Amino acid sequence: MINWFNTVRKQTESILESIKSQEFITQLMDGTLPKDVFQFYIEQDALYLSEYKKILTQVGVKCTESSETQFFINAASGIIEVENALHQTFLKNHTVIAEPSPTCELYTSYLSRVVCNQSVEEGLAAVLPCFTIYKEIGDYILKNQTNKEDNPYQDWINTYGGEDFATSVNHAIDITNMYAEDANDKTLLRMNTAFRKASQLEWMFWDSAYNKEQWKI
Ligand SMILES: Cc1ncc(CN)c(N)n1
Repeated sequence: MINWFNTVRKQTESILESIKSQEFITQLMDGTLPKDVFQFYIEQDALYLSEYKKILTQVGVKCTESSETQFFINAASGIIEVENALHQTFLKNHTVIAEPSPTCELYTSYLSRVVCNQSVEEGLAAVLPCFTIYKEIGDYILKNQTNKEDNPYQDWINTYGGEDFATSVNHAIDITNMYAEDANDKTLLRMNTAFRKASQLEWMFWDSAYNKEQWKI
């Protein structure tokens, strides 16, 4: 029995390590991330999540088992509800009117293209880093931070380091592993590419927030 996720996780270890050392993450962890940078991130993330919610539903519809479909529909409404509530605490009822940054647009468009035009296996692999990378980063920060009492971003950290998020992440991994189990070599390669690309886009998302990325023209 193969464990596709363990293999692809090892292959993309360097991306995860690079994310851990991004300035956005190190400053989020020590609480020194400038407020305007975090605000930019939260606004872009709200735009990202409003698309991701639709993408998760679509991937769920493509799954064969109704329990799998239900999981992704629940994830779209449940997890995103939690994240939306988190956003509201940081946005303080300020409505998001920003337009998606180039990276936000690229990430959501990429996921949407893969989920709509490619196999269910590739779609599952593409949406997975959104679960797994946030879980790993949440756990990493919780384990290494020394300022839990006075970090202004603690609510964010606790959301992704928490048990509820872990349960959902593990379920998404299990479903994707099950599809990988029956996939042929060509599909497995395509799944690896989708997982890698979405992981790179996670890195780019934090980088673009740190630099408050704008459209060049
Ligand atoms: C860009 C991004 N990726 C992942 C997550 C965690 N669901 C998020 N909130 N934003």
